[in-house]
Amino acid sequence: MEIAEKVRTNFEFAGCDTVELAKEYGTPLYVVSEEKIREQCREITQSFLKKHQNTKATYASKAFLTLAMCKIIEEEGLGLDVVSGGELFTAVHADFPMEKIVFHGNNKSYEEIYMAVSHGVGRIVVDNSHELDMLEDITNELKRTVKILFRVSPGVKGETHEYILTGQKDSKFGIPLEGDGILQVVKKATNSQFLKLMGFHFHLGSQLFDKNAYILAIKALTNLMKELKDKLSYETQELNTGGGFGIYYTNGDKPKSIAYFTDAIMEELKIQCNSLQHTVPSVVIEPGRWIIGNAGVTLYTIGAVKEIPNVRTYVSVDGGLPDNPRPALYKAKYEAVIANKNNQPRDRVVTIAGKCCETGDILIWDLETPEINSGDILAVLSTGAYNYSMASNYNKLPKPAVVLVNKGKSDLIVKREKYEDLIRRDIIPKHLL
Ligand SMILES: Cc1ncc(COP(=O)(O)O)c(C=O)c1O
Ligand SMILES: N[C@@H](CCCC[NH3+])C(=O)O
Repeated sequence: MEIAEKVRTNFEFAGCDTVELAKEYGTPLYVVSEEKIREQCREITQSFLKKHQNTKATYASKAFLTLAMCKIIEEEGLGLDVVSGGELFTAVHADFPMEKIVFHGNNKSYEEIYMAVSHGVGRIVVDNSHELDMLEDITNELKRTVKILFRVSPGVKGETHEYILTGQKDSKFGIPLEGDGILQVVKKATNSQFLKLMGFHFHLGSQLFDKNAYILAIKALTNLMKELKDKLSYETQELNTGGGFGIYYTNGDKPKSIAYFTDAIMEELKIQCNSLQHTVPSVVIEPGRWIIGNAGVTLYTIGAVKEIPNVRTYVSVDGGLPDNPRPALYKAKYEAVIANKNNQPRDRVVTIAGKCCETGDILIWDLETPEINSGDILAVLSTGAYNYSMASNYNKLPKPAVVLVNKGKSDLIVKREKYEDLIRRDIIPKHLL
């Protein structure tokens, strides 16, 4: 009877009782649903890869990367987009197939490029001519051929928070379409002995809901392709259209299927290529958030509850800004439930505060809840993307553990940090001993 009652009232995620998870692994705790990740990957396979010929999908690992995640992505047959030596190192340690890695970044170091070339990654997306020069030196030294794309900034402004917008003209990412910068680098790459220029890449931004920005970018890119064909007899073979597909966080977010974006991309590409008499290149997409965002929840234990009469009630949790900087950075909004009171009527509005010495450390400004007591468990929803991967140790808070859940079972995939981990790399110089 007691167990039946618990099952009814506690918040379940991937068949697991989240209150039990909090007890077993402690809080704060990142919880990730394996089935949800696989479901998203399979939608990409069914509605994009199998529907349209000559297509590939890579998971943008910056959204959430662990060794276990690499294994799931590999099993689902997707590639991996990495953006740093650290992300590549993780993929290498997970034995991820290197030919399925796409290496990005707007300021890759010599060491990172060297590492990528030595490991034989499938593509390097070159962001600027400085990088192109380094890549030429490295491939000449190692005598290894590397397939590259150039990242361009298509001059298209999607609708999202300005900090996660990337495809506009005024952006640090990519080579501008204006001027002859592109012509110069294409000439250089096509004359290079070890570089094989496959085509171009753009990424418009993140948490986008409208296909129109992608359509505009395809128009800009196909015009570039035509220009390069006419002026340099260079034929683009591959177009990487980035990620950015939006997900549900709160009321008002209207997420779309992957096909909503990819059908539009493919259709526009075919129309433009036909009219410009250019062969249709292969197409790569690289979603991050769309795959992992809704697959994660974060569990916290509620501590202090402070009511300021006629102002608001602050409910503080044992994590906050260090495990989820998104509300502070982008004013990101989240939904949440009191996991141990999931079925109780929500008759009040509270503010969920983190435990950092930072006024801006507020996870949710207005959350409808039942009566709250210290010791209750808060589950913040849709925290799979850019939470664990953006976590810090601010205020020397140890990073939470990550648990993978599936059909009622749970596995620890990242251990909780200990206090010892926080000072592991500190050194006291002799004169201070
Ligand atoms: C080059 C590139 N590709 C893919 C992504 C993935 O973006 P999202 O997680 O919004 O799909 C990003 C991040 O915005 C990116 O910078
Ligand atoms: N970190 C951002 C997404 C940026 C993706 C990288 N270009 C977010 O949390 O929404």
